[in-house]
Amino acid sequence: MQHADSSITQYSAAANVRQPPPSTGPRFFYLQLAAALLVTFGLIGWLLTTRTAANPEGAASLAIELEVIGAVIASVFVAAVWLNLAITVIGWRRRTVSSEVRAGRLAEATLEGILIHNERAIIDANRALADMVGVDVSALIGRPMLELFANEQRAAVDEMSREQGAEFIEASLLCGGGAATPVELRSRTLEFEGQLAMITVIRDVSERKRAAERIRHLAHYDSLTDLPNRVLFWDRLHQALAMARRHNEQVAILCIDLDHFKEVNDTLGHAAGDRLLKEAAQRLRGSLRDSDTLARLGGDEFAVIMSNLREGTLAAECAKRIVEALSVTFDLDGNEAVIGASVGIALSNPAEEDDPETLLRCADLALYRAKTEGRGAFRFFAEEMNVRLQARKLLERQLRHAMIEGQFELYYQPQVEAGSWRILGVEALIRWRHPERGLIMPSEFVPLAEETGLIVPLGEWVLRTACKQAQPWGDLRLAVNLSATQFRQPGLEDAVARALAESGFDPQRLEVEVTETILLQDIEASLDALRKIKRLGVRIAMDDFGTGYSSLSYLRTFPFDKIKIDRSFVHDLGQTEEASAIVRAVVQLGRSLGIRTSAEGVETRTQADILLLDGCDEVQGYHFGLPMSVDELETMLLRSGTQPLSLPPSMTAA
Ligand SMILES: Nc1nc2c(ncn2[C@@H]2O[C@@H]3COP(=O)(O)O[C@H]4[C@@H](O)[C@H](n5cnc6c(=O)[nH]c(N)nc65)O[C@@H]4COP(=O)(O)O[C@H]3[C@H]2O)c(=O)[nH]1
Repeated sequence: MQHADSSITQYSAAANVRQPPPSTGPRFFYLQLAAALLVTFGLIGWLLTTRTAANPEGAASLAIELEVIGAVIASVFVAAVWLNLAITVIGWRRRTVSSEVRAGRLAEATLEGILIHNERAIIDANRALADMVGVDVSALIGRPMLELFANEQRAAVDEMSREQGAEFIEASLLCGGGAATPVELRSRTLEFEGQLAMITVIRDVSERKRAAERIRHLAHYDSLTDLPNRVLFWDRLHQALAMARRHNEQVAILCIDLDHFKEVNDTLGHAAGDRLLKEAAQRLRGSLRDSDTLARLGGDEFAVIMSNLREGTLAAECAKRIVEALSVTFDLDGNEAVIGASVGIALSNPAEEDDPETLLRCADLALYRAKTEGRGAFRFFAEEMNVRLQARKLLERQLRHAMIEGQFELYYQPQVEAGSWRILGVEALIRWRHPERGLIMPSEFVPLAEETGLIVPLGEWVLRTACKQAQPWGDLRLAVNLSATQFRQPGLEDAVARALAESGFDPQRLEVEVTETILLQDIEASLDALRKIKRLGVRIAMDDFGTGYSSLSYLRTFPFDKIKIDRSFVHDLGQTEEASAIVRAVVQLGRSLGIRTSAEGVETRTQADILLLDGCDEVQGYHFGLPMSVDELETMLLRSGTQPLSLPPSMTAA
């Protein structure tokens, strides 16, 4: 870009340097010096002439010579004073000139725009300002300076530039093509070419603003999906609820949780997990109205705020779209992942003062319900969920207390060999002897213990206690359940080894029962733990076989010692041909893989006979013995040992 030369280089105002008076220029001093010398020599000449006239014989007396010498010395002195003065002034002048040049150069070199104006008309500007505006300096001269700023800011700029000592103000500098640059400016008065003017310094703050905006964005948006984060979500929720109250409308919060996300993360890695989250965020966005807020609250947890709702059915329709969108297979760089989503919905009540925390908690409870009722679905919040939540919290407190108080007991159920009907072993089953509620079954507290992680210390207690109690029972085998949560903790194999060492229990007598859920999570870590436990000499049984989706495929991943056929198949034996076919198939599969099979939940003689006929190796169920206390079991063992049990008539569970 061409720039007309700025006269800013010609004045020293910007550097606050005073102009020297015109009568002190170097030429003037040289003239004065010459005049002084001329006067001196003239004076000497005149003296010599007059003295010669007064003494016509030409005899120079001593007095005359002294006068002449005095005059010469005086002249040299005057000349020296003049010379010194001249050198000082010239030096000062030189410095002054270089200050001007420097000030001019500084004005040109600075990145800040500089504007000199008088009566709001631009007198001069530097190149930086011209660059900012996108014109030549010459095009700025004479223009009203307020024209450079956005319309609505002109009054403020004007006021600032009139007020001596005003602070920096922010404004938008209008640039070519209608663009505006955010700037900061401040003015001062100065003397410019003999008159009073204003100098305004204009600083481009767009980079600073962009940095501030980036920081603000990072504080409010999730960096992976670029969706609003929890902070912004709360802000929007507060606003939405306030608006809804004013307009007598409803707000819906939808809490969304991706089903099986953890498995994808664990099996395909975190990069695949991240891609899935991004894709899920896009699908979610596509299922919503433009006015809805979609936020990522953390991990695989998303939430939606739907405002201006006149009816809750809109939220249900939206939740349905979300569930459908997320159930479509994800393609993660060639790996297919099927996840799905569960949604919990809570609606605000415009007649009441809903607080955001409660509303979100309600949506969370509804989500929890959706997940526990099978996932891939949505549920609206209902008050009874709150009641259940309170009950769960109470149970959790009591559970922790029970551990400290030692309120747990082990019951043992016989495991019987098919055909000989001898007791081969026992399965340890935990019970909670509650001081007020009596004996509580594991289905009431084991899932909660798993969720809260309490199952880890509880599971260790079971292992230690069972090994100790079963130690004196001859060569009876002992089966102990291990939960998937225990496999998530490192050092499970150490806990098993410790329990064996402490009690002196023969590892060959111990069998741990695991369900396929342990292989749904970090499969490698779980297999590693299983291998280490097996290396101790302990046997591994796959429990509840047939209830999962991939029981069969997991049989290939690890050399299980036993398959326990789930009681749901045993229950229908003799009633449906299908149940018999399944049991037969599993038994044959076990045979071909060299794995023993055991049937759970045998309640009738007929079931036992069919299982024997089908080749099942072991049976377990109420028909052969209910879970019993240590005393009951020891009494039974004392009475009849592991002799063939007299098969009691069919009985039902208590
Ligand atoms: N309907 C019917 N049921 C029968 C019959 N025979 C046995 N059962 C019940 O079936 C369950 C067998 O245990 P499981 O499948 O490992 O299922 C266990 C196991 O998954 C879990 N559990 C029990 N004790 C422990 C433990 O110490 N640690 C862990 N992690 N889980 C345990 O709790 C579940 C339930 O235990 P229990 O209530 O003791 O229920 C036991 C047992 O009482 C029958 O003929 N008919």
